[in-house]
Parts: sequence; C-alpha cells; structure tokens
Amino acid sequence: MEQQDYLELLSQKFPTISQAASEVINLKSILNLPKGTEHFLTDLHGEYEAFNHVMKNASGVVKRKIYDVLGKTLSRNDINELASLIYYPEDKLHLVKEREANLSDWYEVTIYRLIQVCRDTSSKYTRSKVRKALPPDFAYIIEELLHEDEYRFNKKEYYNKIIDTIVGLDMADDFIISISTVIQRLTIDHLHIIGDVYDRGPGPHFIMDTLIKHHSVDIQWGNHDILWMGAAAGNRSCIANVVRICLRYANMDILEEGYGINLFPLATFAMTAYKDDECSKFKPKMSSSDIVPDSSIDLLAKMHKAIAMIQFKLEHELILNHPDYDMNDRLLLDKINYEEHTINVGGVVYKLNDQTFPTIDPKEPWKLTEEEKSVIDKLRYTFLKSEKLQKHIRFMFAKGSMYLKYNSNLLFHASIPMNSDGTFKKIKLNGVECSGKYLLDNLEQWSREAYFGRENKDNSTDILWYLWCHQDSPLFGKDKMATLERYFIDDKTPHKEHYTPYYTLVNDEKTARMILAEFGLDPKKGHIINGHVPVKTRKGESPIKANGKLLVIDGGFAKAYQSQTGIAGYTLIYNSYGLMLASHEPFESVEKSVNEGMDIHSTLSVVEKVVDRKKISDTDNGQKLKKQIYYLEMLLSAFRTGVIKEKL
Ligand SMILES: O=P(O)(O)OC[C@H]1O[C@](O)(COP(=O)(O)O)[C@@H](O)[C@@H]1O
Ligand SMILES: [Mn+2]
Repeated sequence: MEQQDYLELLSQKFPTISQAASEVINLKSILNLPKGTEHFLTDLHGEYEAFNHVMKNASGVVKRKIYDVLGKTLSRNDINELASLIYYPEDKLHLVKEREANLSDWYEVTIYRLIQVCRDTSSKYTRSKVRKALPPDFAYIIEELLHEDEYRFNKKEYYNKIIDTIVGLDMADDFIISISTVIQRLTIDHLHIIGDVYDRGPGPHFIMDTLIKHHSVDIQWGNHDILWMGAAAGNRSCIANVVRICLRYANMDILEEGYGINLFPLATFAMTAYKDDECSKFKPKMSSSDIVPDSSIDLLAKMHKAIAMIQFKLEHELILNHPDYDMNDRLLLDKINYEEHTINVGGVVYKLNDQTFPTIDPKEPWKLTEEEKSVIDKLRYTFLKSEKLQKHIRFMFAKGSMYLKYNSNLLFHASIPMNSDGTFKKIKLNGVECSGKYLLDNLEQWSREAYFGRENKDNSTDILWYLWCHQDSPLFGKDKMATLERYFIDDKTPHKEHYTPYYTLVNDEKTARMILAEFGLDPKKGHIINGHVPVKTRKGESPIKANGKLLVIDGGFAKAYQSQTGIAGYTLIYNSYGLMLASHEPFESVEKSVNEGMDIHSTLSVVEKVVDRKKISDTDNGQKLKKQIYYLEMLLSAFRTGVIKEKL
C-alpha cells in the first residue's frame, strides 16, 4: 500500500491532530512501563486441577507479591490464608463464614489487604489496561480504591467509607471474588503453553476451556496435541491412538462426556470379539483415587485391546501407503509368527506374551475385519461431528504453532531434527527437501492444510500422524514409538525408545546458539525453551542446560510420571527482572488448599537476572508500538503540512 493511502486509512482512526498526538503520548508512556510477566507451562497432560492451581497461584508469584506488600505486617499463616482466598475465593469465603465470629471485621481487614495487593499487581500497567481487566460491576469502585491513597490527608475517611459501604450493603463476597480475579488476571500478562495439553490425565477438555477464556495465550504444539488435531481432522490412525490412550488411563469421560464421542459400537464389538480373552495386558492404569468396578475394568480392557489392534492395522496400512515416510522398520504385524507366538523385531526374535488375535488373518494381518472397519468409521464420524472437539482444535490452530519466537526466546515442544555431526538434518517430504527453520515452517503449513482442507485430498491428514510418532518429527524426537512392543513383549529390550541426536547436541552451548541463530534470534539474548522430556530431578538432573541457553521445563504435571521426576516439575516466569524457574511439589487438592491454606510448594529460583529492569520498549510488543508511533508521527506531520486534512 502506498504510504499516503496508509496514512489516509490511519486518519480514519485518529481523525484530528489532538487525537493522533494523544495516542503518541499514550504509546510513548507505555514503552517506559516495566515488561509484563510471562508464564510458561508445559506437558499439562490433562491434569486440570494442578494446572488450575498454578494458573491461580501464578507459580508462586501471587504469594511473592503478598510477601512484598504485606510481609512485614502479616504472619506466615495470615499470608497463606490470604493467598488461598485469592486462589479460591468462593470456597474460602464459605469456610470463613463458618468459623469467623466477627465477620464484619474480617471483611474490612481482608478487603483492605486485597486492595494493597491489587494495587501492587496493577502498578505495572496503564490505567486503561487495568480498567479493561476490571469486572464491570465493580470497575468504578476498584479503580477508586486502587488510585486513592488511604494515607493521604482528607482521603483516609473517603477510602474507609467505601470499604464500610461495601460491607454494609452486603456486597463484600462479590467484591472479594471480583478483586481476587483481578489480582490473578493482572499477575500474569501472557501465558505460553509449550505443548502436550492432552493425554494421560482426566481433564484436557477443561484445560482447553480455560485456555480459550484466557486473556493472552499461545501454544506450541506437542506430539499429543497434534495427535488430537489429527483425530479431529478425521485421520483414522490418530483416532485409534487417541481412543487407545483414553482407555489405557480409564479416561472414557473425556471422550463420552467431554466430547460426546459414542464408544458404544467399540464396546459391543469388543465384548463379542474378545469375549473369551482376559486382555490382561490391557487393564487400565489408574490412580489410587479412581473408583472403577471390576466388571467395568474387564470391559475397558477388552475395548482397549480391540482399539489397539485396530490402531496397529491402520498404522501398518498407512506406512505401506507412504513409502516417502520410510518407516518399513515399523511394520510389525507381518513379523509375528501367529503359530509359534513370536515376533521378529529388528532381526531379534522375542516371545509374545499374548496368543489371542481373533481379528487377525495371518496372510494379511493389517486388514481390518468388516466389524473393525465399521467401528473405526463410526468413531470417525463422531470425531468429525463433535462440535466441542472441533472448537478446541480450531483454537489449537488459531493460537498454536510448531514453534514461537517471543521476546528473543525460542519456544518449541520437543526438538529439531539434527545429524550426529551437529548439522541440521535434511528431510524430504511432499517432494521438498528442507531442514531447520524451513522444515518447521513447512510442517506447520502442511498441518494447517491437512485440517482445514481435509475434504479435498485422500491421506492428506497422514502428516498429522507423522508428526505424532515419526523419528524425524520435531514434535517427537525419538527413533521409534514402541507401542506394540510394550504391549506384547515382556522383555524390555525392544521397548527402549532412543532420543534423537538433538538431545545430546543441544546440551552444548554452541549448538543451542546455532539453533537460535537459525531461527533469526540473537544467540546472546535468547534462550531455547522446551518441554517433552521429564526432568529427572530425583537423579540430580537440572532443567537448566547448555550453560543457561536451554531450559527444559517438562512440568511433570502427569501423575503417572511423578515417580520418575520426583517432583511435579517446573514452570518458568519471565518478568522485568529476569527469568525465574519455579519447581513444584505435587499438588494435593483444592480442598487442602482451601481448608489448610496449603499451596503447591513452589520454589522460585533466579535463572538469569537482567542488569537494567526490562521495559516494554525492550520487548517484541515494544517494537510494534514503536512502529505505530512512527506512523502516527508521520500522520501528525501530514496533518500539519496539509497533505492530509483533519476530519472534523
Ligand atoms: O507411558 P505411556 O502413557 O504409555 O506413553 C508412552 C509413550 O509416550 C511417549 O513417551 C510420548 O509421550 P510424551 O510426549 O509425553 O513423552 C512415547 O514415546 C511412548 O511410547
Ligand atoms: Mn511430548
């Protein structure tokens, strides 16, 4: 667009000299405010309660703020009580009402403290941004209280009067709930989810609902997310995997209640086809709190095996259809000797732990039976028709990407394909050979085409399955996904999945810097931030690698993995003072947090401190604002020279 045309357009939004000038003043003052706080979470794996809690406590930042503001005057117990009120105001109010003798006093003291904390959290923002974050019902009152200093002469009485009136009018509960939400909202300016929202835990759909409502979020796709994206795109292999993993962790509710997926056809098929099979290797993994009757466990195991077999057959056929994927080493159904009950994996023969394959024709073991075909077709139909699922996945596409460059940092879930000599691995796909950044850009583009253009082409969604489990997928980063081996071979040798060369190479600072440069970032300033690999703190492993250039913060939210990691993992905070790592103890429950003021115990440690406090002008958003200022100043001079007329 011609510059003159652009300025004309801009003048419609800022029609007069004074409007354009006041916007310049506004933007320039924003540039000088401290940079907003970024919060990084990864590998949530459906653990909605723990996710919800770190969202509410902002990985320990809310409590830190309470310390900063009220630490000198409050006991540790009072601080915990105030913190749990801010996290769970409704529940906490309920409890307080049962035990407080003088409720009015409690309300007044508490409201007073909440305002102090809220004032501190809002001090980083312009009034206009704070105003936008306020709930409409209390916007005016909260604004007054935030900007009135109770110590100022003449104002003390006015200030106290407002609080008295809130309590007197029986509005205290609503007010406390509102201001607590505002504190939570203002503590974190922007949220990054570095992949794997889905699988293993019971509430990925609740997490997605929360993310959709969040004021500012981005997502870097994880291998488990792309699997669900493939399923929502109608890819049969992805659908079978998704259903299998739900059954493996007894999470039928996600499918049935969360997404309205009908599992009935699979259940009736499994009950007949695996009638005489105990399916003992397919009993669901459950946590101690899951209550599932034995009869259901039995049915779940049958369904689990039935869908696993459907998955193996579909994947076999997909690999046969895709010589370009070069995955023949993953063709295993034809390596089973169905009479001798053995399997040949990579030239080694292993004993099978299962002899019952009622749906397999040894001559064409990858062919689905008519019943299996009907089951997967019906599942596919409901996946495509599920409005809720499609809404969640569209959000994944809208806010998500293969990687993200944000304020000099490079965020991606797992890895970059590399050769062991430290160069980027060239991958040939769709007739294009590419590596490094270009590879990730192409994969992202093809993923979007696969979902949004799925009506047009056959097999076009297979790329989403490729991204789930191929050894060259940046989202996976292992040499194979040994699912069949893990179910059917007791010997653990062939279960081993090896990480790709990225994982050794990137520990070297030089490689980490090279990757940052490949993505157009300044290696001096930037960091790589990954999830995907649980950090084994128990074994002394650190999440800070490559001399501080790489941070691996697999959140360890997944309960199934906490015995390996030893903690509930890490999250990261990046505020105007620098980068801070929060390590969390496992989350107990909302009740404990409310009743006993018990938090996830989070330890904040500084990873990197900046010399000068970072301002918005130092951020990516600051660059955008500077550009806007540049054009507004051009507009001003165009007004003043008469090139463009004011619109009065
Ligand atoms: O322990 P589970 O749930 O059976 O999953 C094991 C599978 O999950 C994977 O680790 C992938 O999941 P992550 O992305 O969470 O690591 C595979 O490599 C492995 O085959
Ligand atoms: Mn992962």
